Amino acid sequence: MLREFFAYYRPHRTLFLVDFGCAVLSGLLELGFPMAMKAFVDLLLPRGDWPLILLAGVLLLAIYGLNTGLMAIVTYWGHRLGINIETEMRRRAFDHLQKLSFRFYDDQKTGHLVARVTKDLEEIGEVAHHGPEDLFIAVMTFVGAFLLMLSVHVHLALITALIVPLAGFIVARYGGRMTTNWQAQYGRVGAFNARLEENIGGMRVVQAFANEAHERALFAGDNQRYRSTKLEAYRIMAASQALNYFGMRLVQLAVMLAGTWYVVQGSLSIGGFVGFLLLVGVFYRPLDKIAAVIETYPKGIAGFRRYQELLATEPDIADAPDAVEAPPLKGEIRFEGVRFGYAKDRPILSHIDLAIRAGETVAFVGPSGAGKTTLLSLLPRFYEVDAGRITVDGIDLRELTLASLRRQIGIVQQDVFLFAGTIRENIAYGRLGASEAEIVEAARRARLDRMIADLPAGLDTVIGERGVKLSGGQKQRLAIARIFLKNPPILILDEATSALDTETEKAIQQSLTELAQGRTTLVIAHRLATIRHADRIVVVTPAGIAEQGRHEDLIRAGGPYQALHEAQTLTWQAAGTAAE
Ligand SMILES: Nc1ncnc2c1ncn2[C@@H]1O[C@H](COP(=O)(O)OP(=O)(O)OP(=O)(O)O)[C@@H](O)[C@H]1O
Repeated sequence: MLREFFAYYRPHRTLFLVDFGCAVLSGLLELGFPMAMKAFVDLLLPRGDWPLILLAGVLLLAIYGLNTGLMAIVTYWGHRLGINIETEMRRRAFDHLQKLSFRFYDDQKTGHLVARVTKDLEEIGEVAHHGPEDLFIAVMTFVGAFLLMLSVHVHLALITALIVPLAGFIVARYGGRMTTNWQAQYGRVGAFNARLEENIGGMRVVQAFANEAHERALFAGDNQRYRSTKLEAYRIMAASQALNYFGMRLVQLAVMLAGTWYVVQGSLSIGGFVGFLLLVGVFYRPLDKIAAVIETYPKGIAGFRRYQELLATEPDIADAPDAVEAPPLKGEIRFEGVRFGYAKDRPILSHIDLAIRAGETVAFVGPSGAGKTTLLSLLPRFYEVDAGRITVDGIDLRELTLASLRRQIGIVQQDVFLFAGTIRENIAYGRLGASEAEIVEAARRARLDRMIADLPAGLDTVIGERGVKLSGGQKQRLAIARIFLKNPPILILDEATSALDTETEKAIQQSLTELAQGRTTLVIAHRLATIRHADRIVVVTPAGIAEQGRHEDLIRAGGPYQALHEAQTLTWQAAGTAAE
């Protein structure tokens, strides 16, 4: 893990060297001060030579000045190094999320993923900055101060060193427990992020069902679990800090008494004793950092582990190494012996054979849950077939790059997702960089122009999160405008007009018919009336494709389509009677 962590330093080598060099130099100066004090008390003080004392003062001032500069450089450049590494990790995590397939997202909660990119990486910059530097300086200060202490008084130095095994014990006992605790804490944050996300996103449902108390109880549970995990962390911190503090003071006391004894005995000068006490301070400084070792580092390490877990999730759908850019497609599609299931042992679709001509409009009908949406989601490779293959213009989908394939397929989903921005931005999402005229034209073709004209801000109207400020029909029209702009040779319309009133539906149907001209169009429809004029109707049932043909032929055949048609006509008639 360490090697992988240090790989992130590579692009910032200069920054690291500047920061590290300054930190080491500053550490060395810190080591020098006690010795200067010893010389001051032992040599200058008895002589009372004021010009020399003042000169020493000026020299010390210069060194303090230098050290101040070094510390400022370490604080800024070191943190810069840290934040650079943190930013890079966050970028990679986000990039990786873009590559993961629907199957991955099906099993994830948004809040957990958000935490991985935000909270989990929060401490990594601090660790990246302080980690190696602190470790090196701690060792350097420890060894340096100890050698200097030995040079002043061997026995006293050995008494001071008693603290080392205690510090080792604290790190060994509490460091690992803290890392585990931090991993748990990050998990807890993810859990309540996920809860919060769902609650806020589903607030309309929560309030409509008056289930606020239930939601409060669920959130309180997550909140409490987070609290308990944090309390466990504080218990570890309290124990380790108390032990560390008491151990240090105990040894300090021993040094005070023994030092006084040696001074009285005459084996240690007063200046030597003063210098030694200051050296003990320097020697202890890395031990003071034990608090950081116990708190910050495990935090960073836990976050880094979770980050690595995310990066280690292989995208199950990716470009083949020899994948090529799709040429401009005509849109001839073939499903050949296709089998697919979300769970490997439970196929949703099997033995699917279907040939669709370029430019054909094919409607997919069938009972709910039969797999219509699933079948069409295999075409943009949102999911990968388990057996068989799908071709466009005779090319296996897996031979094409995902992006070039998906650029040539337009999808209007049942559940339209819009971004919290303006109408213009949402339409332009269909083809980034489209001109104003193209956006206006797309809006016109989706019959959005009149609505836009009525809005004070026009195309720049902000539509709220997920387009909450728009009606269902307007959202659908916006989604359609986006596809007009994208202008792909293949269209997938999943119940595209279900949210519209009859008038608007007619208008949109016209737009869609216009859009379908010269394109291969695959429509999933529940209302059979909307697909009556499709070139072909394919009836999907759990057993596979039951039949296919034109509306009249299928009615005449008296098969499942005819039954479906009859059932729906009866339902409509019943609804009509009820309305009257
Ligand atoms: N992401 C998913 N993960 C696991 N199972 C899924 C997923 N999406 C759909 N299913 C299951 O696959 C089956 C087919 O669903 P699909 O949405 O393709 O049917 P459909 O014919 O389009 O239904 P409807 O007409 O109701 O939209 C259903 O049993 C459904 O529960």
